Amino acid sequence: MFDGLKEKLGRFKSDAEESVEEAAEEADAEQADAEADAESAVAESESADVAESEPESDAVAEAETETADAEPAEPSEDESEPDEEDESSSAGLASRAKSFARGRVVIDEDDLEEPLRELELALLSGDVEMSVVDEILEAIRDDLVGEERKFTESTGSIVEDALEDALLSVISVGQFDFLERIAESEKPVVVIFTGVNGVGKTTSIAKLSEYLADHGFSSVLANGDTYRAGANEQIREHARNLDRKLIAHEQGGDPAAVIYDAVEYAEANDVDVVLGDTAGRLHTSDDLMSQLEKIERVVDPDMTVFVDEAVAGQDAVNRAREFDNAAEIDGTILTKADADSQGGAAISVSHVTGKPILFLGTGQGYDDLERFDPEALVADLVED
Ligand SMILES: Nc1nc2c(ncn2[C@@H]2O[C@H](COP(=O)(O)OP(=O)(O)OP(=O)(O)O)[C@@H](O)[C@H]2O)c(=O)[nH]1
Repeated sequence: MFDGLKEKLGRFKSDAEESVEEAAEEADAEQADAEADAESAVAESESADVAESEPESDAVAEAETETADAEPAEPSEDESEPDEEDESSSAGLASRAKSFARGRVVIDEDDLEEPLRELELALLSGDVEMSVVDEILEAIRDDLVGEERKFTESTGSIVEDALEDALLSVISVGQFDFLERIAESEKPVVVIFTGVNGVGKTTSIAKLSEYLADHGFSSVLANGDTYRAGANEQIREHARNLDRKLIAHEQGGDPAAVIYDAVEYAEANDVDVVLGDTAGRLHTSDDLMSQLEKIERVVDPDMTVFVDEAVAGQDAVNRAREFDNAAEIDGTILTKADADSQGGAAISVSHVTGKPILFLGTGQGYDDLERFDPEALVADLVED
């Protein structure tokens, strides 16, 4: 899942780390030069004074010994890791060790310019929404660039932490716990699913019914897709497989009436959740959008969940925005994440809609539904 994105983020991490280490090395070299200059100035003034004042020359010698002691013993850091095979990586460690010893790394915007430009192109080519890319880059810049930063970690983890924080800030939007919401709401809880044709709405409803059952909640399925021939049969098969009650009307019936009947059934039979399918539609199809409005009026659902496929990338992001504008959504399920390498929709949808991604569909089986966990996803994407 999202392997292409992980690879791109990994490339940014190593490029940025390299740039930061180069900057640290330069700063060290400058400081070493400055110290050498200062020492030779002391030595010159000392040789001028030496004939006159013996004790003072001792003091200078002592001071010099102290300076030498204060210098970090570079090789000892490497000696403690004799296994280090790769010369370039041991050079990296040595420079990091120097930066540690001094307790600071100074990162200029220039140091990050190239890695950030590469990251921008990589994210855009992976279908991450442009405004989301801008926000990620801005957050990394704000985090890393400074006149002088004191660090107690390696440059690698500095970059990794900045990247994690930046991704989390765009992915983790309005997150709420779906099961908690179900548990706390008055029963039956009515959840309506919407989105375009063929993205996996009906399959996701079946998966969610199974997920709810796994967590102790009963559910009834309602087929509000009275538009498409074959829709009843498709959802009926899921209901049969899962041994769930299905409420359905004839093709061409009123979807609001179907969902209403399902709510009545749930009330009469102490069912916790009504999962209402609707016809696949574009936000621009006026008659179908007015059906959604009628469902809103008639049954006043507790949640409207937008479903789209992760593999659709930027198209899914655009549709999420448009659906949210047309009929306010409470969250998103992104299906087919198992087939998506780029992760553009997963990174962008929450930020663009201001509503959380609730679940990822990760396969065709009923158990292939994962609660969307921003921290875990970001850690998986960023950490080695
Ligand atoms: N690999 C994979 N396939 C999925 C996933 N979710 C759904 N599918 C498949 O996507 C196809 C379409 O799913 P449906 O549930 O029929 O889609 P829909 O949005 O209800 O379609 P309409 O009823 O036509 O609007 C099916 O073959 C599903 O098995 C997923 O998370 N991963």
